[in-house]
Amino acid sequence: MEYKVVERFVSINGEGRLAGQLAVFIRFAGCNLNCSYCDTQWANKDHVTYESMNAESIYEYIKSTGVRNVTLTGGEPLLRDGISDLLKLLSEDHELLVEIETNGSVDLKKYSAISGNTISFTMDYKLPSSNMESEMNLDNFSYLTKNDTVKFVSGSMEDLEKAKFIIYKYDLINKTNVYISPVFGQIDMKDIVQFMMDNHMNGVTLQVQLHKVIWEPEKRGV
Ligand SMILES: C[S@@+](CC[C@H](N)C(=O)[O-])C[C@H]1O[C@@H](n2cnc3c(N)ncnc32)[C@H](O)[C@@H]1O
Ligand SMILES: Nc1nc2[nH]cc(C(=O)O)c2c(=O)[nH]1
Ligand code: SF4
Ligand SMILES: [Mg+2]
Repeated sequence: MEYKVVERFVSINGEGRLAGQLAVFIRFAGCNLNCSYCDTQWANKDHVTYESMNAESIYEYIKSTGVRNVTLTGGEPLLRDGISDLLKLLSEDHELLVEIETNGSVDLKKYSAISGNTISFTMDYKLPSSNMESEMNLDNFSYLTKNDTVKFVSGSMEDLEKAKFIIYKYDLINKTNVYISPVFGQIDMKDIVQFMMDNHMNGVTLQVQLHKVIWEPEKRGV
């Protein structure tokens, strides 16, 4: 199986539980959604320039960096079934900690079977301002554990209210890790903190995309 890789680089992870730690990123082409705020729309275009790589060459690249945290992202990394081959290969290397950034629309059942301790999902729940909420696969919540994360990228008060509703309806704080992240530059983070305080949102983590604070927000390859 050949994978379409649009970017591969080492940086600090700007998002999720391993934020601030070095990570090696593999970004795959293409997505089935079209979020209003997507910061990687370029990677989803039909004619994007990509490198064709197989599972072994991706693994070799990862090992050559000497970095142990791996983030598979995109685009939507789980769009094609063949990604299982890569996930199996990576899961066999117990030195690696593999995170998959996925958009919440793809059925995680078949992938959760592969994922041992070394592979974790960071799954978005797409909120109203993304315009993609109707695509969410709610069954996915039953496959997530404390090794995984649900992320609510919020751009409005309506988004925050919906995030709160979903978090408590599905008891997410007791099942998995829960993150709220601002749509970059679109909402005052003070309002998110106030919302968290007003609603006693214990166990929820607010996170800003660190790489956009460190570098120019539009910069690629970081
Ligand atoms: C580009 S997506 C790729 C993975 C997958 N398609 C997804 O949406 O989870 C990676 C992460 O970046 C987040 N993201 C995209 N654009 C953003 C923005 N403008 N501000 C904050 N987060 C953003 C997404 O919500 C997702 O959590
Ligand atoms: N530094 C950095 N950290 C990230 N964490 C998740 C990313 C993504 O685009 O999925 C990302 C990214 O693009 N850059
Ligand atoms: S699902 Fe992810 S890659 Fe696809 S449009 Fe939304 S943010 Fe962008
Ligand atoms: Mg990103």
